[in-house]
Amino acid sequence: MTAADFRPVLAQDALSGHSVIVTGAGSGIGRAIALRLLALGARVTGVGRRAETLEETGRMAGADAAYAAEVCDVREADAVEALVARVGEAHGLTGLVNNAGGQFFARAEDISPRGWQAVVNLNLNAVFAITRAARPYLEASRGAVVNMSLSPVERGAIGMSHSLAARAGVLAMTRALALEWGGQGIRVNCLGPGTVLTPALADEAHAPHVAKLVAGVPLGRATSPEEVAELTAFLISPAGALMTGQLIQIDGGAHLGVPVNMLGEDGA
Ligand SMILES: CCC/C=C/C(=O)SCCNC(=O)CCNC(=O)[C@H](O)C(C)(C)COP(=O)([O-])OP(=O)([O-])OC[C@H]1O[C@@H](n2cnc3c(N)ncnc32)[C@H](O)[C@@H]1OP(=O)([O-])[O-]
Ligand SMILES: NC(=O)C1=CN([C@@H]2O[C@H](COP(=O)(O)OP(=O)(O)OC[C@H]3O[C@@H](n4cnc5c(N)ncnc54)[C@H](OP(=O)(O)O)[C@@H]3O)[C@@H](O)[C@H]2O)C=CC1
Repeated sequence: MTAADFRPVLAQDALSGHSVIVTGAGSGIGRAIALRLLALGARVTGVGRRAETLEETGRMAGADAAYAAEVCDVREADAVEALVARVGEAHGLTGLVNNAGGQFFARAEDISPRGWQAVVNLNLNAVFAITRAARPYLEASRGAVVNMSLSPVERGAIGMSHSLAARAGVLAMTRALALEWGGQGIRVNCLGPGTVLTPALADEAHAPHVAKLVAGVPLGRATSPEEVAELTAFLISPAGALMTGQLIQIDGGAHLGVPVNMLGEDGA
């Protein structure tokens, strides 16, 4: 199956009555998630720092979509808490998708203390602050959190020590919150996309490196934003009602790493 063969599977109204916050909804994976949740009938609040790209997501969804763009830096804990309260009081909250994130690629010895802090603040501290702010609203709706992680989060990768440390923290937090909040009916999961060919990845990584990563994927191709979006919608929908505390890899087997091959060339 190629990415072009992908077909959405959830019923058209699977998320009617839902209210979901999606961070980083103005580009790449976050935009695909926002558009899919809207198409399934959810109300979506898209969060990011740039108004233009967030508003473009709304235009792409069409005039009938229940979409609001909210400009906010997720690293500003007070602003994020106020935003969550505003949305929660007005519409309730059945889902939170912590997708905003990213890093620069550098060896550990080239990461300054400020560089480390910047990446950990975005990919871990901000996720904790917004998730904690959402808890009362998610408890009221028995809602779900989806945290965007990275396929190599459990096995390491070169040039990503800061980001992987932060995402490993999010994974641990995901499991802890799944336990702490399970009794309140709140589910918390992580997704591990493999290489997703978004413009942001092209900006940050060298094209030959990306091509090599994709060539090494056991299923032979990159992950599409639409595939990540469908899985996110599944986890928020009642179909995911018994799934919590998990890291779900959506990477064509990339997290398995370079195979140990005891049979030589013919063994693969
Ligand atoms: C398998 C798939 C893999 C994953 C794919 C993806 O995630 S796709 C991609 C998804 N999208 C993205 O990844 C988005 C792209 N990334 C970003 O937008 C930003 O890197 C950021 C948001 C992570 C930090 O933003 P910010 O505004 O908070 O940061 P700032 O500019 O104020 O700098 C703070 C410190 O960092 C330092 N520093 C910066 N670059 C480098 C470098 N190359 N080298 C070393 N250091 C670097 C900088 O020098 C400064 O330290 P100093 O000098 O004061 O000691
Ligand atoms: N592309 C890939 O191969 C993979 C990506 N991922 C992860 O998926 C997520 C999305 O990646 P992708 O779509 O490729 O990248 P993008 O850079 O396109 O998406 C990141 C989004 O987060 C928003 N964002 C960044 N910083 C902040 C902030 N401080 N406050 C609010 N919003 C912020 C950005 O909007 P704005 O700039 O307007 O704030 C942007 O819309 C990231 O967490 C990424 O690490 C995981 C696996 C693979």
